[in-house]
Amino acid sequence: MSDVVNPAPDQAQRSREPVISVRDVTVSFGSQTVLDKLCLDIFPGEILGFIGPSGSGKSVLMRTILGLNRKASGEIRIFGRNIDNVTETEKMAIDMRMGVLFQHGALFSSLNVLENIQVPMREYLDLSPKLMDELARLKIDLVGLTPDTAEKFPSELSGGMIKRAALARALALDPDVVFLDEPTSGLDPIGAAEFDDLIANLRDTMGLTVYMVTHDLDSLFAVCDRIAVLGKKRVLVEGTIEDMLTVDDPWVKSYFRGKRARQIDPAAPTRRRAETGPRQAG
Ligand SMILES: Nc1ncnc2c1ncn2[C@@H]1O[C@H](COP(=O)(O)OP(=O)(O)OP(=O)(O)O)[C@@H](O)[C@H]1O
Repeated sequence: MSDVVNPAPDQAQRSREPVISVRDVTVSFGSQTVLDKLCLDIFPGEILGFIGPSGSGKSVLMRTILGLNRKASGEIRIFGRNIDNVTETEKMAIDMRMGVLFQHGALFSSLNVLENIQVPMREYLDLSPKLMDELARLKIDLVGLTPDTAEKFPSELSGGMIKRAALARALALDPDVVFLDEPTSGLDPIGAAEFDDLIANLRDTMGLTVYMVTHDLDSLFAVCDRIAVLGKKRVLVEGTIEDMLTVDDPWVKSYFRGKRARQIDPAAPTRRRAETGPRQAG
């Protein structure tokens, strides 16, 4: 990829500190360097879509930000704090403000939905069982599941319900940021569109910041404010959907303007923003 597009952040972004700032981060597994001096900012209240070829390191970056992969060098600041210089207690406080929906939902099969949602509560909080039940039922309602889902086990749920239950668990501690790893994969187009709407609604009502790894073009067009493209071990292109449509890089071009993208109306994001108004949060 030769074309690098890093448009200046808009006025609203410039006036706000990034929630997460990744600087010159390098991650290797043995002799394989997956990320090489990668830089990325995530701003409060935005839905950032993170894309790139399969195996390019999208999940690795997410896991590295979450502290699940070790980085060889570089700096990651979360909520203004350098994560290499925080105490265990501070790290825990940071972790509590970040929810994660892993690829395929990753619910515990031996726990019902209510118990799954309570896992982070048990790990981080000291609440009575009654209060945890009440909070978990609120999350079930928040993600659009019916109350009877609480007692169901993952094997009894549809793919869409599993995603929603996993989202409810990611929201268990009322985080400021949620990380979604391919949240609409495996869903039919209607289910995927409904899930996108849910994410946009939660961002609008709760002021969530959303980091979404996705291959879903529809999601990118429907809900993402900004897109970052991973390639050659770095973020090579970032900007709005409109910016992506003008990028002269072969992979980005074929992704956004190839055969599968032809049906997409380039005016849709502009129309959506006009309909919903500017999104300010955080
Ligand atoms: N724990 C690990 N140990 C060794 N190699 C790893 C590990 N985790 C990831 N990798 C390697 O890092 C590279 C990037 O993987 P990653 O899962 O981040 O790709 P991705 O962009 O998310 O791909 P996809 O879109 O297919 O999910 C791959 O070559 C993968 O094999």
